[in-house]
Amino acid sequence: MITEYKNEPFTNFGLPANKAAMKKALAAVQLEKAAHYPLIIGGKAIDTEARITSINPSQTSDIVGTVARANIDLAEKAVQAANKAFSSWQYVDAAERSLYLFKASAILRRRKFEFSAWLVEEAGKTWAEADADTAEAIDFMEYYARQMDKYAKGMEVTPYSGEQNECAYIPLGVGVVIPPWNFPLAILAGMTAAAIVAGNTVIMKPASSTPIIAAKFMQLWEEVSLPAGVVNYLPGSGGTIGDYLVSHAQVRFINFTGSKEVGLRINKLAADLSPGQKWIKRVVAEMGGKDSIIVDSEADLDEAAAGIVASAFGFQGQKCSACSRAIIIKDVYDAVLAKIVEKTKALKIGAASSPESNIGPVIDENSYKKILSYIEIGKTEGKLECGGSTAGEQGYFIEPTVFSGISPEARISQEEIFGPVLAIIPADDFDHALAIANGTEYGLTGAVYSKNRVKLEKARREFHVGNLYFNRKCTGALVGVHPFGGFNLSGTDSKAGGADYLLLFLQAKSICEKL
Ligand SMILES: NC(=O)c1ccc[n+]([C@@H]2O[C@H](COP(=O)([O-])OP(=O)(O)OC[C@H]3O[C@@H](n4cnc5c(N)ncnc54)[C@H](O)[C@@H]3O)[C@@H](O)[C@H]2O)c1
Ligand SMILES: N[C@@H](CCC=O)C(=O)O
Repeated sequence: MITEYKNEPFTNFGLPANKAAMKKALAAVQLEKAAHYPLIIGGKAIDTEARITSINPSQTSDIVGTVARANIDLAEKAVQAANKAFSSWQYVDAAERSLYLFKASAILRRRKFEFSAWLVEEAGKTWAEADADTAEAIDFMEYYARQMDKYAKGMEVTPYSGEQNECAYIPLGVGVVIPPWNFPLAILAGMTAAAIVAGNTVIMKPASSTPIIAAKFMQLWEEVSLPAGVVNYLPGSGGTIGDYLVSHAQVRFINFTGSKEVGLRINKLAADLSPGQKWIKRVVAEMGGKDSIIVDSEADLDEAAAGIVASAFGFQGQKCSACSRAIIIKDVYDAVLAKIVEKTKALKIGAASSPESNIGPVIDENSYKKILSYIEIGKTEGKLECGGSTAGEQGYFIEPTVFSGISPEARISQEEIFGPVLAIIPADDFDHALAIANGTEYGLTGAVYSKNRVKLEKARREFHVGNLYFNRKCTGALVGVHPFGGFNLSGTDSKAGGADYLLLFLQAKSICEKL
């Protein structure tokens, strides 16, 4: 019997047993470090001379592992394998397809600490952030497996005398799943599971900074004996195999999550017909954010400051949902700023593997350099309140950084930095704060701290973001509870973890039989 969907609980690492289990998992990961993982195409392991090396951002001399690097010929092979698998997978009963997700999530739940340990080592997630990533991956699989049941019943149609009518949901075909590195398990799992449970087959191209956790995820599908070719594991350069796959005539859809620049490129490439292509490709593109938290004059200032700091610096600010702009009404500006700075200074920076660390490293050298260059820009655009420097030589550590007195039009107020940098922007009143919050090209998350119902209702109508929160932080959407996706240049508002999400990977076929 399928039980009611419930979110996977987060692990309490305050409990000695959980702490010990996580330490044991981290130790086990050390023994498997530097292993090599081949591509998996049509159920077969294929190795290449070219490799991608994944390094631990907390300790850059530490190699987490290597993976094969696909070229265009192998990308072609993957499309053919996915195509072949589609010819039978599309007709597998929906309940049976869901069962593969349930089985995979059950294994993931049993090996939760192990997967979280890989996230700590490869992505630089602190224990709590890694645990949340693994829990979300379990949630996505559990949730979509249940949602498929609804679509398997088809669309409701109006009875019509003399005819038997139905409207069935059928899959699209071969898809390419292109996830980001920042939720390398949860987002990868959600994007892949949704597509395949709907009857499609996919080529899963992981982000180059986090291919090992994706290889581990691929092993789950192999363990549950998912038919060969339904999911193909194809690490490789975005620019080379990414463009090839996106443009391929036999690819029916692209499920992308990542930056605005790459998302827009994919959208454009996918819009062009390739020779022999006979459909309009469907593109799901979830992209960046420049997310604001508004603090009203009538708010609990301690809670507001705590919510801002958690949203700005959780996973080092490397979330599309991260608060990178705190917009504070002038009456409470000084008080809230002081609390934010105090809480930020209390955060402990250190290796992600240490349970004491609140702030781990940023993902890689490119991000490290980019964030540091934005910190230099910030110094010319406002007052540096705290942070602003690197921290330690062994990994990509950057202090959580707060700039005050930032203009809404400043670069650090408009451009996605994707790191631990917070811009504090003063506002004259609530209307002004709302105008500032809506004044970017993005529209992903936002939050308002206020005890004034009238202002909250105004924000409910006018704050134009896909995920709006009142009196809580703007990160941490839960699958099924807070369907996730953004407006404007934050993306196609696909609402991952929502009841409509699977429709993106289905098409409806009306069938009428005259009686
Ligand atoms: N809206 C959301 O739900 C959401 C969630 C997580 C992250 N993000 C965004 O993702 C970004 C960070 O992730 P990132 O650095 O991995 O983003 P990115 O755009 O650099 O890369 C995302 C993926 O695209 C691939 N890629 C790169 N070039 C490609 C090409 N030409 N063709 C096909 N694929 C290509 C990469 O290899 C990677 O797998 C941030 O902007 C963040 O806001 C958005
Ligand atoms: N869904 C996550 C963000 C995903 C993007 O990075 C959140 O709600 O914080």
